[in-house]
Parts: sequence; structure tokens; C-alpha cells
Amino acid sequence: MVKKRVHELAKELNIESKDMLHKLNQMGITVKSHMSTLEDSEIVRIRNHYQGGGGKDTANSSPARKDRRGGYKTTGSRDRHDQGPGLVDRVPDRPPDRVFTDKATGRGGEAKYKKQDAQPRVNQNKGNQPKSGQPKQENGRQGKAINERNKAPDEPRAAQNKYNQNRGPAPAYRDRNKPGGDHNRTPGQQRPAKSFDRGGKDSRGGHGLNTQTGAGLAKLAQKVMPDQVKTMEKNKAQERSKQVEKHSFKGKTGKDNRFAKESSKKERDFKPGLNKRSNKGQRKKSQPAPPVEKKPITIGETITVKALAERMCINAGEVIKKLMELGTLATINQEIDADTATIVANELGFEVNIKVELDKETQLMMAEPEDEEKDLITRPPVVTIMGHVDHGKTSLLDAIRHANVTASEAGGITQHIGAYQVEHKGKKITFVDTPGHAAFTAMRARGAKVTDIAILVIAADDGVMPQTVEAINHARAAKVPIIVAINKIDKPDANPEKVKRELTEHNLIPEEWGGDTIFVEVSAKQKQNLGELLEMILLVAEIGEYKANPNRAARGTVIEAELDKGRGPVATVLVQTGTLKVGDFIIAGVAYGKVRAMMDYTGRRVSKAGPSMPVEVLGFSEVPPAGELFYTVEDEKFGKQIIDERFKKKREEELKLTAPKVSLEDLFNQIQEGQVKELGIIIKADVQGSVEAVRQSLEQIGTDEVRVNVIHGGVGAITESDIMLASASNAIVIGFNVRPDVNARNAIETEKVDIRLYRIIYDAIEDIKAAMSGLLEPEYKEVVLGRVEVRKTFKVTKVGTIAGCYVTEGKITRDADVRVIRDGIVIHEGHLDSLKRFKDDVREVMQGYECGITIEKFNDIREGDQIEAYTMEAVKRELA
Ligand SMILES: Nc1nc2c(ncn2[C@@H]2O[C@H](COP(=O)(O)OP(=O)(O)OP(=O)(O)O)[C@@H](O)[C@H]2O)c(=O)[nH]1
Repeated sequence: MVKKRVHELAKELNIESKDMLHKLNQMGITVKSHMSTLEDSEIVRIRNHYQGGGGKDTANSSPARKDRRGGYKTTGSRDRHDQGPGLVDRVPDRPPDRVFTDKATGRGGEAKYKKQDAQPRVNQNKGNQPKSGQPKQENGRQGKAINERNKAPDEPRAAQNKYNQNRGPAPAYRDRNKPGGDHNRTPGQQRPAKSFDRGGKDSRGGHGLNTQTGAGLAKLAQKVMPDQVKTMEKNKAQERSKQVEKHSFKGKTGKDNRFAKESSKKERDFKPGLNKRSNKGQRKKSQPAPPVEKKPITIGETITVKALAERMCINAGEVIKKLMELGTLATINQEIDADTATIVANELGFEVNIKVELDKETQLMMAEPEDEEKDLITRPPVVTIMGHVDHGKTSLLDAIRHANVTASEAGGITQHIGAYQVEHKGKKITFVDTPGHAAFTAMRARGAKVTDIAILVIAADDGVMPQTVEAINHARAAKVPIIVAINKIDKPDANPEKVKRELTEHNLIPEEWGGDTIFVEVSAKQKQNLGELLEMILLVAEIGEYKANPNRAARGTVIEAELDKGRGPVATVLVQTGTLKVGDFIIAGVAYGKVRAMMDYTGRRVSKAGPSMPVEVLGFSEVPPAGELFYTVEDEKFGKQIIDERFKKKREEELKLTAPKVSLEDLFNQIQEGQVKELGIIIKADVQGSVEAVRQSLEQIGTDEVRVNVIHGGVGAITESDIMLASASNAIVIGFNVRPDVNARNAIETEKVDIRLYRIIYDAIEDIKAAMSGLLEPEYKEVVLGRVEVRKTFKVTKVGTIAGCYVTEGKITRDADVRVIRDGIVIHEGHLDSLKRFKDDVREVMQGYECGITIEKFNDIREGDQIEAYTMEAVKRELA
């Protein structure tokens, strides 16, 4: 007999382990715990004690033990204990409609299923009968219910008996304990006990199936009926797996739902690691893209749609879509403000931190130190020469240069770098070698204030001319002191007094006449009085106290620049403050680079250039535009960041249509917003009388909020110079019976200057009044279709003058309005009478073709006249 542990035996006997322990103590069997092993003899004693009904210690009596065993097998009341709870409990594990029956061989191990409705358990238990042909015992074992069943119809009983008989000798250990034991079997008898023996060895012992577990039964059944059991097990397994599948599907679905919910609502709460794990399998199947982790994002005051999308790690399209939902149409490169960006990001589930970060440009400006008085030294004045055409500007510049360069510098005189310095009485003067107010104003329009003093050159034999007046006004607009140089005094018809008189009309009154304007009479040709002119320049400079700090990072203006085939981009720069050194990192506009080499105006290499010194600089990445400010920065990386920013801004500006700087249409708004305190106006008219009339009328209509300042007025076509002045001074241009010339038209486009053209002064005054009070209602906008040049005229009786023309620009149409322009002045406005190509009437003639034109009620067409064709388009005013 196999050894058993206390708790096993207790279980077998259906008593508590602790009761068993107690009883063992009482019986003198020493055990430590319920895990202690019992000897065979002890087991028998205990069984006898419990099953023998006595509680009497029979351990030492073998016969009694045998008897006990026999008694046990026949004792109905103890049968149940003998069988233990295991069998009864485990029977339902087996198919209820099947029963093991022995084969003819009677070998339990080869039992087959046999359908038997009523008594599955009984029959099964029959297989466990220790002794064949003992239904009583069986009944006893199975308890009352089974006994009752066994009293049932004979047939089943017979079947049972048959079965029992077929089974052959009972496999009970009792037989083995008999003298001879197993060997007493008859030859025909099967040896089911062997299996039980084996089983006994495997703790099945003499109890046979009593101690079988459910699994054990199944195993046994498998052995016995492999196919059926397998099928059955397979079915079961399928059912189980279905359930498991169902369960797990639910689980998955649940998971998916959770996932979906989370991705829609709480995506920001995702733990990256967790996601990685939990989504690993799913990603392959149903999640094409990994979930976005929604970390709070940080933005500045503005951000482009693209950058915003990148910060959120989402497609820019989603941002654009969201913006559209919010009623904003934006392109990928468009900038949106922080508020809009925040709304969009919030909508997409992102938190936003707005970090107002100063742009690099502002940082650069802020990095500019305020100079202390003690750090400042007097610098040379920077002078520009202006004046009317052919009055001798270039001649004067050359004369000064030749007369005042030192002998050592003479070799470099031919060098032209856009600016040069001369020395007079030990003091230097810097001349900007690009004469003319147009260049001066073009620089000013870029924000460059280079000039300290303007020299107004007027030919003594010619007097004040239109460009003289322009130059005066340009200099005044720049608040630059003017020195008048009356040139060509060597000429016999020179009349300096006349020039002085004319200039008084423009508020330039010589000192000897009680004014404060310095006049110097010179001859560039004869190099007369040049020293005096320089003397006066130094005097004005002294009054102006032009100072700069040479001990700081250099800053200045690009005077001119070009791409040299051998040297790359070459720029002439004027250092205005600090000292520029070779090796400095320099930026100008979007051009940057390390100063590779520097040359002064004589072509000599220099290693540094202080305030007011013009130098040629090599090392720029590209050609910087004239008038651009340059800076040097210590940190190269910072410098490049500024350039990046400038590139971006440049691109944005190119993309958006820049509104006019100041325009009558939005003047009222600009006044309201405090952007405009002064309305600058440039008046151009066909006659001087109109200019003055308009000037006087306009200067009276100023209000408390805005005053009108006529910064320039002149006769003739509107020129590029007028447009540049308007651009630099944030002014509008008003024309009376004049038109802009070709260069001016181009400048209007690029500078976005508002120009207004009138035929009647009253209309101009009314418009400006209305604009100032926000009541301007521009109903029509003029659209110029094209321009035509009159090349020949033919007078035909009854028809009038026919103009043989050539379309120089755009086109002319039969129904167009036309204006006839002579020397920039509008001499007629009306309608076309006829438009012909050869002898045929045509509806339109395109650029590059000839045509014949007659104008309604106008015959004074002359060769060289320009005819401008235009239409008036209605303009819808947008509601504010
Ligand atoms: N007699 C005389 N002629 C002079 C004098 N200065 C200049 N000229 C002549 O005037 C003409 C024009 O001189 P520029 O120096 O070219 O005049 P500008 O103002 O520079 O002319 P633009 O460059 O066309 O604006 C030239 O033929 C000069 O020789 C002078 O002092 N006396």
C-alpha cells in the first residue's frame, strides 16, 4: 500500500484534517502536521477506526484488519466514506448518457461507451466494484439512491450483473491480500486489477476510481475510448474556445472602444509606453497611424499654419480645415495670430502656452547700446550734393576730390567707390558720390539717414529749376541743413543775385539778407571757392555736432553695391557708428558674411574703418541693396537667425499685397488709430498757379487730429522722384491735369503710393476733406487700358484731325475714354470718335500695332502727344 499523508487520508475519510490529527494523537500515532506521511499499518488502523465504526484501535490485529476490510466492503453505512466524496462529486464530469462497458474480454481498460439512459453512475461504479456479482456491495457503496435504482427493472439489473460478471474477478486489493492474491486468477480472467494495481501504485490503490480525479477519469476514458472521447473533448474544447473567443472579442471590442474614446477625448492622457504596448498588436490591423501624444505646445505672438501643425505633430491640412470651420481661410505658409492659433489648437485637443518672444531683429535693436557722452567723438560730416540737371553736381564733386586729396592718395583718385573723404584744414569731410536727390530719397525711403548736410547746386546762369525745388523739398523732408552752392560763376551770363532772389521764394534766404542759409559762389570748372565751400561745410558740421562712438560694434549704410566678376559681391558701406574690422560678421538686408577685406576710396587695403568712413567691403554672401542698413554681430549664429527671420518676412511681404502706406481711402481709419497725425501731400499740376491754389486750400482744412502738410509742389508730370518722396515721407500725390511718367508708374507699383489725379481743384479739396472725416466715397476707379503715341497727323475736311498712332502699351478700345497728354500734362479728356486699322473700323488695337484715331470734338492732336485709354470701373465700398 502506498503511503498517504494525513490530509489525504482525512479527505478520503471525509473528516477534517485537524480532527484526524487529534484522533491520531489519541491513537498514539505521532505526526507533526497534516502533511506528515502515514505508514500502511497506520492507515489501516485509522481506516479501521473510522470505517469499522468502532473508533477502536485495531491497528495491531491483522486478522481483525482483514475482517475490517471485508466488513468495510459490505458495510452499507460506511460505504460512502469508503468511496469518499470524490467519485460522487466527479461523476457529472462524465457524459451523462454514456457508460463504460467492458468488452467481451472484460478488460476495463478496453471499455466502450454504451448508451444507457438510466444508470450512468451506477454502471460506472460497477466498473469499480471490487468484486463481481455483488450488486449489494455496489448498492451499499453508492448509497441509498443507487440502491433504489438498483431495485429497478430486472433488465438493467441483469445488464449490470452481466457486466459485473464479464468483468471477471474484482480488482480489489482484498484479493491481493488473500493468500496467493492475484495469482489465484483463473487463466481466462482479465487482470483489471493490474491497472488498479498500477493505479494503486499511483495512489489509486485499492480504491480504484474512488480516488480518481475528474482529469484522471477523462484520461482513463481517453485510454478506453480514444476516438469518442477525443471527439467529445474536441467539442468541449471548441465550445470553450468559442466562449473564450467571445469573451476575448468582447474584451478586444471593449479595448477598441476605450481606445477610440481615448483617442477622441483623452488622447493627451496617453502614456507613451503603455500605448506602445497596448497598440502594438492593433496597430498592424486597425490603427494605421500611431496615436498622437498631445503635449501642450508653445507658440509666439504669431505662427504660420505649417509651424503650428508641426508643433502639434499633425497634418497642416487639419489645421487649415479647422481654421475654415472657424471661418478663416489660410494657406499653409500664412501667419495666424496667437489667439487664432490657440483656438485651433484647443479644438484639436492641445493646450497652448503663448510665449511672447522678441524676434531677433528686435533683439538686435535692443542690443544696441546707448552711447554715453564721454564715449562719443566728433566724426566727419557726411555731405550729399543735389540740384537740377546739368547744374554741375558731378563736376563739383570731382573738383573737390581732385583738389583735396593728399599727394599720397593721388594714385587712388581714379577709384570710384560711391563715397570719398577729403581733408580740409585737418578735418575730414565725407562726400556721398551719388549726386541727386532721387538717390538720396531712395535711401531715405529705406530708412537710411546718411546725409548730414545737403549741398544745393544751382547754375548761376540758369537759376532755380523744377529739380532745384524738388531737391530743396527732399532735403527739408529729411530735415537736413542746406548749403547753397551757386555754380558756374565763371560763366559770363552768371547771375548769382537772381538765384538768391528765386530761392527766397523757397525760404532759403542768404545771411546777408537776414536769413540763415549759407550761400557759396563757386566754379567747379575753375575750382573757384572750393575751399570756402569746404569751410562752410565744416562750420555747419560744427553747429550740428556730429558725433559717434567708435568703440562699439559697427553700424552703417550700404551706399552702393555690385557683383564683381573676380571678387564676388562688393559693397561700399558708410560706417556711421562703431568701427568695422576685417573678420567682423556683417549683415545687411538678407546679405551676410565675414568681412574678408576692406578698401578705402583710394583702393588701399584697410583693416578697420571708423565713423563716417566709406569703405569697400568684400565677403557678403550676396549683393546687398543700396540704402540697406548694415550691422555687425558678435555671434555668427545669432546673425544667421536674423537673416532667416528677414527671409521669412521678405517672403511674407512678397506674398501679401502691401496696402498703400497712407491712402485717402483709409485715411480716416488711420487717423482714428492714431497712425497718421499729419497728412503729407505732394502736388503736381500743369501750372504753378494750381499748385499754390491747392496748397493754400489744403493747408486750411487740417483738423485737431490731423494737419495737412504739403511737402512738395511742382509743375509738370508726376515723376519717380515725386513717388519716392511720397514713399519716404508717407505722403500722397495729387495731380492736376498731369499724369505720371513711365518711371513714376513703375514706382507707384513698387512703393504702393496713393496718387490722385484731378481736373478740378475743388474736387481734390472735397475728396481730402471727406477722407479726413471718413466720408470719402470713391465710386469709380480708373483702369488704364493702354497708351498710344501719336506719330503723324492728317487733317481731313469734315472729319477733322486723324492721328496716325502706335500702341506702345496695353491696348486701345473703341469705347475707351481717352486723355491727350502733352509733355506730361493732360490737355484733353474725352471719347474716341473712331478707331481704325488701315481703312477698317476695329473694336480694339493691341500693343505693337498702328492705328488711326479721331477724338470727339478735339482736333488739336500733335505729333508726339500721348493718348491714354482708360475706363472707369465702379468700386464697391466694403462695409467696415
Ligand atoms: N563753365 C562752367 N561749366 C561747368 C561748371 N560746372 C559744370 N560745368 C559744365 O556743366 C555741364 C554739366 O555738368 P555736370 O557736372 O555733368 O552736371 P550734373 O549736375 O552732374 O549733371 P547731371 O549728372 O546730368 O545731373 C558740364 O558740361 C560741365 O562741364 C562750372 O563751374 N563752369
